[in-house]
Amino acid sequence: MQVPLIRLQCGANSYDWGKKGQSSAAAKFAAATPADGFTVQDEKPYAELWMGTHPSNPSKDVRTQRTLLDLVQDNQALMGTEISEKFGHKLPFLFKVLSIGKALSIQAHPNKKLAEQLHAKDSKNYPDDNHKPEMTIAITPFDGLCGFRPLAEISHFFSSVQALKKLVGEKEVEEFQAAIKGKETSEKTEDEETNKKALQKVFGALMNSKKEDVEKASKELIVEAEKEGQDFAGGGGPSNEGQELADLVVRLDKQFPGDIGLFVLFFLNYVKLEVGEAMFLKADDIHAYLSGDIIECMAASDNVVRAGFTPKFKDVDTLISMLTYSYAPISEQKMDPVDYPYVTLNATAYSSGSAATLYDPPIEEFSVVKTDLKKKGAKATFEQIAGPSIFICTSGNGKISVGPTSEEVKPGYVYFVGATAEVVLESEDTDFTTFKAFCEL
Ligand SMILES: NNC(=O)[C@@H](O)[C@H](O)[C@H](O)COP(=O)(O)O
Ligand SMILES: [Zn+2]
Repeated sequence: MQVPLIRLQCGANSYDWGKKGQSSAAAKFAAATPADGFTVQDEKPYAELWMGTHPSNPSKDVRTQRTLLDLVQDNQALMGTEISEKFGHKLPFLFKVLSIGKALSIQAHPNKKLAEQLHAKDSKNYPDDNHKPEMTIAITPFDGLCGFRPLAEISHFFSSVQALKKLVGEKEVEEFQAAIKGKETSEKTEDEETNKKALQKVFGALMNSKKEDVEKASKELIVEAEKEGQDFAGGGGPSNEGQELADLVVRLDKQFPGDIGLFVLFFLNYVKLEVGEAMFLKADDIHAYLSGDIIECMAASDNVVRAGFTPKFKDVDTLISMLTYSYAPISEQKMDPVDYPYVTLNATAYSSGSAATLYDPPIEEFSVVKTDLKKKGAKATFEQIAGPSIFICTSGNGKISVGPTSEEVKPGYVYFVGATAEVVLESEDTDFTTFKAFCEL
């Protein structure tokens, strides 16, 4: 039986923080596939291209206009019966392109148990009952806030950023610094527990500041940042990023004047990803993406608990109570991609040093392979897998073939490939880049 190769029509969400018009990769990629009435408007923000079966923005088969959700529910072989049954006859992952023009919300995504509770209590703001661990791969330079910093860095900022110390409260800061003193890097369980409790207490003190106090403190923070430059925040702590932090605070204040997020920034790792670099966020990890175009893959959910940098619904108490309060340098969140072994590259490909790179997070719902073919005629043949795949091309022209069926591929083209298909990608260009999200148990 011929495994189908299905061209998908995918929708773009216009959240406030998206890049505008044609500058948005999400908009350009959505417009690459005909969709009745979709045209890119210059002044409109386009934040996310969604590829998958999530009901909030379901992808469709271009030819039949049926949703991918319908197709995989009608034919369990498309996902492979085992995966189809395990994940309730819908794709286990949601695959996205994000084009970030300004900061996303200070957010975290609930674990499975909390997601079920939030969805049952408030299905409008929590649209499904699933967890949402997620992985980010930079397709342009990216920066973001991700995970709590090492405690000594947070303590350093309490001592060196006057506006922060004043807003949180001298007593709360001193209590925190006393609680962690001498234990900041202890690996003893009881010390880690004490540290996490102290971090939750002082973070809660910040998050429960009065709005008028935050607005007043943010004005003082900007004055401090602009006056001190490289010496700001005590020279920026161990990574000596004083000027960079000062610039970041000023940049974010322009996007969200007087926002609590300006102070959360000192609790979180400031991370930069170069093209091809990636990071993984477990459920309940606090983060806020700030700029760049990324490929994002996540368990199939749209549950976001927000607390700052957003006009959307905020749920501060839930965020404070759900976080893991694990703290670590960003190196522990960055991923180490490896060569993907289940692909054969033809001689042309080897001569051009192309590669298939696997980003494999520690969860079962998805992995992603990036394939870079840098020469006309370069070919990558993917062995069959017992699960579903979605391919998207982010640059260059080429072809995708499954059995006797061959289709053209251009930037923004998205294809669903059913289980047990061998897939051949062939470049017609000097830089044909695709990303494949897939699930196999
Ligand atoms: N970290 N990235 C994500 O979680 C994306 O998949 C989410 O869709 C966005 O974070 C949603 O952000 P807003 O709620 O609009 O601020
Ligand atoms: Zn997120």
